[in-house]
Amino acid sequence: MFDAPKTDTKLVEVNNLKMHFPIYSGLFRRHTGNVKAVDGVSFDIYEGETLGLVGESGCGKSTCGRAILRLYDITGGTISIDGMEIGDTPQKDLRTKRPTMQMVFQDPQASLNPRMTVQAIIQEPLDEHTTLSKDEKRDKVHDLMDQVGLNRKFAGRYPHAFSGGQRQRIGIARALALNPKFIVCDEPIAALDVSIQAQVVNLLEDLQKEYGLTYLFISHDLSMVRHIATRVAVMYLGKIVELSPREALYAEPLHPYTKALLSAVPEPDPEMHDMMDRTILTGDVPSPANPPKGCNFCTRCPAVMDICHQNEPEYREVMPGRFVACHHYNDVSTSAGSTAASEASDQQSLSNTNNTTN
Ligand SMILES: Nc1ncnc2c1ncn2[C@@H]1O[C@H](COP(=O)(O)OP(=O)(O)OP(=O)(O)O)[C@@H](O)[C@H]1O
Repeated sequence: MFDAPKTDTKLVEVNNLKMHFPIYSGLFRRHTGNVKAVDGVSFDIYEGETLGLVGESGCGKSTCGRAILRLYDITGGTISIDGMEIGDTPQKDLRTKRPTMQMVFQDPQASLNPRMTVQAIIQEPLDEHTTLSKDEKRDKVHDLMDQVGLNRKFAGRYPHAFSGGQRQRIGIARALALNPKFIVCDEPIAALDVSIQAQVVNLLEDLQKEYGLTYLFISHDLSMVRHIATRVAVMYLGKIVELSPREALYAEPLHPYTKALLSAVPEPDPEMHDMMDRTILTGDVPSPANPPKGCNFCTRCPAVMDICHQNEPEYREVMPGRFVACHHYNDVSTSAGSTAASEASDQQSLSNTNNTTN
């Protein structure tokens, strides 16, 4: 019933990744705390798959994507990409490893240098990392423009002469220039008109099929993630609370936060809308500089128990391929996973009834 990753080869392995930003305050700029943007995240991404990373604004998705590509010096944890351990590699030594891993940014307007032509923008990584001749680079840029559906005649133009969707295609062409294996797509369609979003997603899918690319697709658009992702990881306040194959997650979410996120997705059919069991979360997201004791979600969870205020739940595989960090699943052995999961689900539904509005 549930779709599995296409291969069992892990291209990306992330273990206990932490990215804390220091807070300095007072006259002497003393170190007074840390914003725990990413706080102990672990997951694998299989070759050729798209792992969707979803969650509310500020939960740490972008920081996680950037940290994996070592755009930051991480606070802790390990990162392996295509067999290379890069978690503790000094920045100066990362240069040779960069071609394998690339990023497509949210805002193509901001991520493209307005003073560079499209030719120069797409060629920049080739200048940095290859010894191709000028003519070879020009030809390669033209090929890349063809691949992303841009007319090569416009290689001499500047970014402002292009529409938002075309600018994102320029960003994608630049990301492809060094034949990467892994691309972090950080909200690549969020800044685009709805009419253009599907085109860019289709392009990413076509390129994935053609080149066997592996994506981490960061988005807050759960409908789009459902379309593109093989598996989906749900983040809340710097931690992954659930990671499941796509169909399983949308059909039978395990974590109370996943249920709440999914029930907030607009349902176009009014009859279905009336039938849906909606969980409306109350309260604000706590600050990542001062997360609650116990489970990070305990202050807003409709199924909260006493233990949730005391101990942090372990993130563990409760059914084959399904990971969750929730005390409702804590004593579940893998074989008994389904029963306990449905018991927890019943308990959740019960609790939802008390918290539901239509
Ligand atoms: N350079 C930084 N210095 C300090 N705090 C930061 C920095 N970058 C991010 N943060 C904080 O880390 C937390 C996570 O931010 P992040 O941008 O990763 O979240 P996000 O889930 O990607 O949100 P959005 O969807 O709005 O982009 C936020 O509280 C943010 O303010």
